[in-house]
Amino acid sequence: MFLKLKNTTIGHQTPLIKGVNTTLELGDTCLLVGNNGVGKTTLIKSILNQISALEGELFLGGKNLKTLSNKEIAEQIAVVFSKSQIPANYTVTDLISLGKYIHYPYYFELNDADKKHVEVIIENLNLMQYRNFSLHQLSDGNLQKAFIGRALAQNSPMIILDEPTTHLDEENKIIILKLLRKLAKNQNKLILFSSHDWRLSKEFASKMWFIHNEKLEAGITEDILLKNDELLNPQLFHLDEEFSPPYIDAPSLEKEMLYSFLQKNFRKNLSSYKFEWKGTFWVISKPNFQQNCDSFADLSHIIENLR
Ligand SMILES: Nc1ncnc2c1ncn2[C@@H]1O[C@H](COP(=O)(O)OP(=O)(O)OP(=O)(O)O)[C@@H](O)[C@H]1O
Repeated sequence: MFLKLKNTTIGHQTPLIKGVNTTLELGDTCLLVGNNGVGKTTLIKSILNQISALEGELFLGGKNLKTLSNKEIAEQIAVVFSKSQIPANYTVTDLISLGKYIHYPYYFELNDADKKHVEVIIENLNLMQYRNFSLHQLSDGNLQKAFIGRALAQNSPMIILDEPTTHLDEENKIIILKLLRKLAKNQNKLILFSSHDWRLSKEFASKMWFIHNEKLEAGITEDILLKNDELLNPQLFHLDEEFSPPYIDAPSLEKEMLYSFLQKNFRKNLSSYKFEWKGTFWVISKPNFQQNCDSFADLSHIIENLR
């Protein structure tokens, strides 16, 4: 295994994630999820040895993290933080070339092989037409790609990305997620990335780390999803105190849609009613009352008149 956490407790002064025992291999794409403040960034910083684990150990490439220098860790892991500073007056090529400098002193001139590798990365990321653009002239999606390009230039076996899809539209999110998956599959890199867009991201990640209740649950994405209702099922948000929902008997998608439709449009107490989805139509009932309807427009008329 490439990355191993052994009885590791992560946190600042007090623990955030306790007793983690898990591993990741080269070629894995692992999605890190959890609510705000559960410790995703703290975990990433601990894997980079920027923060010491409160208990237990971390191993990278078989070596205890504590025995590795910053340079040795940088050779193993490249990192893309979402709030990366944009270096003043840098072009796309400059930024990506920066990834090469973890191997050399800053005054060093890149050799031909390095320059060629930077060019290949620019081509693979489809950034050819932007290679001489200043970073400030780029769209958010292309800027994110350029930062990923810098990490690729580092040529490390593992890449960690903290929220790589924030601020991106759906199309660019998919481009970035496809790229991460491709890097794992074609170049055998280990990709660990955090995301709040986990509904989309899960389509690209073979493994999942889910942090909740101060624990890290690790496994194959689908196993973690099936074990945790809160990840799989649409959420029913109770946003209006004057709305009391009916009993709803329907698959989760229809249930979520009906719940949000009723709450948005009717400030009513519907708790004595039952709404049942029959595949193509709803049955609304309560003792001595039953009505069928096959569209939300239809439902609207009926509910207006319910008491
Ligand atoms: N340097 C620090 N010293 C002490 N506490 C910190 C420090 N940095 C972060 N924290 C706290 O640690 C907790 C976890 O923060 P962290 O940024 O790791 O969460 P996260 O899961 O990445 O959250 P988000 O999804 O909002 O990015 C938070 O309560 C935060 O305030």
